[in-house]
Amino acid sequence: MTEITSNSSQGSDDGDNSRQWQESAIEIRDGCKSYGRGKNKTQVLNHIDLTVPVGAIYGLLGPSGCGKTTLLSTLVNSLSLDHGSVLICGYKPGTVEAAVPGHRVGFMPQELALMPALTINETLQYFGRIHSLGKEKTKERSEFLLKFLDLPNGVRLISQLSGGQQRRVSFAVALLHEPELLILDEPTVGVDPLLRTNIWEHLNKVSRTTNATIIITTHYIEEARQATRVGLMRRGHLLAEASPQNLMQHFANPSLEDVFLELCLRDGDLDPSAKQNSGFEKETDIEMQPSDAVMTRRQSQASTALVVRLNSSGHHSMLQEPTILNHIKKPWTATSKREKFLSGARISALIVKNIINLTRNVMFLLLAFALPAIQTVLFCVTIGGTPKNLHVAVTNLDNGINFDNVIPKLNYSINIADAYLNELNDEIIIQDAFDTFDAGFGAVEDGDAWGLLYFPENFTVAQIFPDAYNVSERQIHVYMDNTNQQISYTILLQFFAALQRLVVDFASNNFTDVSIVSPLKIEDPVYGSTNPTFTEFMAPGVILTLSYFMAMSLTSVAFVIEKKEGLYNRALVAGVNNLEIMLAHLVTQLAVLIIQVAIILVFMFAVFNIPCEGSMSLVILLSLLQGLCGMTFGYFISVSVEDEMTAFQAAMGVFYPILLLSGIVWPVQGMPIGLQYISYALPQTYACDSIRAILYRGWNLTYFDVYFGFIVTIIWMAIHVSGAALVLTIKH
Ligand SMILES: Nc1ncnc2c1ncn2[C@@H]1O[C@H](COP(=O)(O)OP(=O)(O)OP(=O)(O)O)[C@@H](O)[C@H]1O
Repeated sequence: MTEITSNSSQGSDDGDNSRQWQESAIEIRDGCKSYGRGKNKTQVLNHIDLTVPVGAIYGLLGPSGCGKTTLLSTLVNSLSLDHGSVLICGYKPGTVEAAVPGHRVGFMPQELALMPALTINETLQYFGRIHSLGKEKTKERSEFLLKFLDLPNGVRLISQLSGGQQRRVSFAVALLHEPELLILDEPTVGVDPLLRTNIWEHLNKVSRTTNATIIITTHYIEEARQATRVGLMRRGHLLAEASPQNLMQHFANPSLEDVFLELCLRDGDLDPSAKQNSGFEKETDIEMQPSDAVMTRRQSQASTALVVRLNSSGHHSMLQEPTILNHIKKPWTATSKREKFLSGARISALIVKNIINLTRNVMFLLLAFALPAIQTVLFCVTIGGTPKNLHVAVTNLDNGINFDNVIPKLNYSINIADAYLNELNDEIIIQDAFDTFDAGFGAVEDGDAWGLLYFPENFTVAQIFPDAYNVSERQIHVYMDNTNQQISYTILLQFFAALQRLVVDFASNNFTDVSIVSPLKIEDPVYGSTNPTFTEFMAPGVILTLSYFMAMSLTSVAFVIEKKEGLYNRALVAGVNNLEIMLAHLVTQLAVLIIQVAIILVFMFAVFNIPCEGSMSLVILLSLLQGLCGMTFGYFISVSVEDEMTAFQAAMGVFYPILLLSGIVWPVQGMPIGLQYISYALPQTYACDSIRAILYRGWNLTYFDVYFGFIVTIIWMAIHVSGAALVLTIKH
């Protein structure tokens, strides 16, 4: 491949303005960018060189998929190049000096990037606040833009506008703060021809009067004649970069579209018949073939050298740049306005936007508050209640004893089996009597009873004269259907409790001769209630998981939707940083979280009377901290995934493991030792122990069991935030 270089140091016909020619607003040198890896790797930007002089209107033209949006994304720091450099007025995007992202740039992305729940006015006010425009200025600019862009009344919701109107609002957002650099990705799509003409006139005026630099992509190739310079792009590189007039003149062709086709033909890999099927609006969709030789323009920083690369057939072109910038009054200098890292104005703009969005979404709010209530009630009503009306077969062959015959003064007969059966709680156990052992056993075998209580004939007598009878005759024989562990435990617990009560009865009736003395005396508990329920065991975990997962789902979905709609990226380009976005979400969602936690706690403690021996303030604080921890986790998920479906799957994916591993459903001590280590590393295991200790032991923050739950929660918040920052860095 031959390469001819021609230096054109004068660059401009106007000697006074030659300096401005060297003041590039945007310079891309040898830019490469690819998506994917391995076999799926697609090179989108292919050693591209591009120069946009200060004050130019630069039309970036090329068929769909040639990499225009990717290129614009590198300008606003949404993407970084794999190789090569991008400079905005001499500085890398993302630096303080470039102020891009920031106030210097007005960005209209290809996607809508507007919040449907906001009105036009609220949208403009939101961006006005982000750019610290002030109320009056925002109002004045909004009125002008609404009129100029033929937009309806500013109180109309974005969601109620037509597609074209929505795009015009998006355009208005880019123009609102009169930025020095306008980056517009297809602003004229869906706009009628008259308004399109007006838009181009306006851009020319803006460029003329304010020295703004504009880079614009469009599918309507002919409208780019109004640009001061165009770059014809194909397969990730520029075929040519010059003023439209020069290009048409050079190729002796009256249409830019034909020039583009001509350039593609010179590339040697375009079928002339492709003219009918152009990637540009109406005419062409050029199915590009690989090319190794194209015409491009390299401009060194020191001169306006034109580089023409020739293909093997030896065609070449030399383009002399015309004077287009003689209106420029000043070269573009580094910004003097230093963006604050954390700006109150930007955070308040984000908070107001979040609040409006939240309050307009009534159904979402109702669900956000109804779900914790429904879940808490469901938990308290369904979990931990003692099973009732459990059928137990009873075969009582005990003949009892008449004490008259043994101890005359007692004048009393007794049947201990009957006495025992009377002690059974008849709300829980329904006794079905059977005459024979076989009949009773058969009832269990047939599934009609959960167990059989069998009393031998000499059961009572054998208690009183133990030496005269064998062990088997002294015992109540229990045959259980153990297929349902909880029911079996309930029944067995009732059997033991009845025995305990029987012993107390006998002792209080001074039947000292009846030697049924339990060796086990259960005293009043040190902590917890006399009859602890499973509800009490699970309640701490349920409070924490509800707080955590409610907050997590709210945050992850909110972020992902913003990201998907392009609003998140647009805010970043406007100079908002991730910390500000997170803080604003945190403030808004904290309000929702407080109400959610309040609902959960009211139902738990006021309605379902879960005991609380310790400080309710600590319980509230830990629940809120767990909610915040969930929020940060939601943030981590949202930066890691691209759509709501994946966010939802991720949320569900962690919900069950965390629930099961955190000792909420079953004590950690019952898990295999390896899992116990994992369990204690999770955000809710120690927190769960902590809240349990506060609730049932009444402990305070001086106890390790209590304060460590708080510490682990805070550590996890830090891990989530750092993880999100890492993902953002890697993705960038
Ligand atoms: N995130 C991504 N992952 C993988 N490929 C991508 C991604 N974004 C864009 N691409 C691919 O990169 C190529 C260039 O895309 P880009 O959006 O920059 O083109 P474009 O010139 O702006 O197209 P259009 O005019 O249709 O908007 C396309 O083939 C596209 O499929």
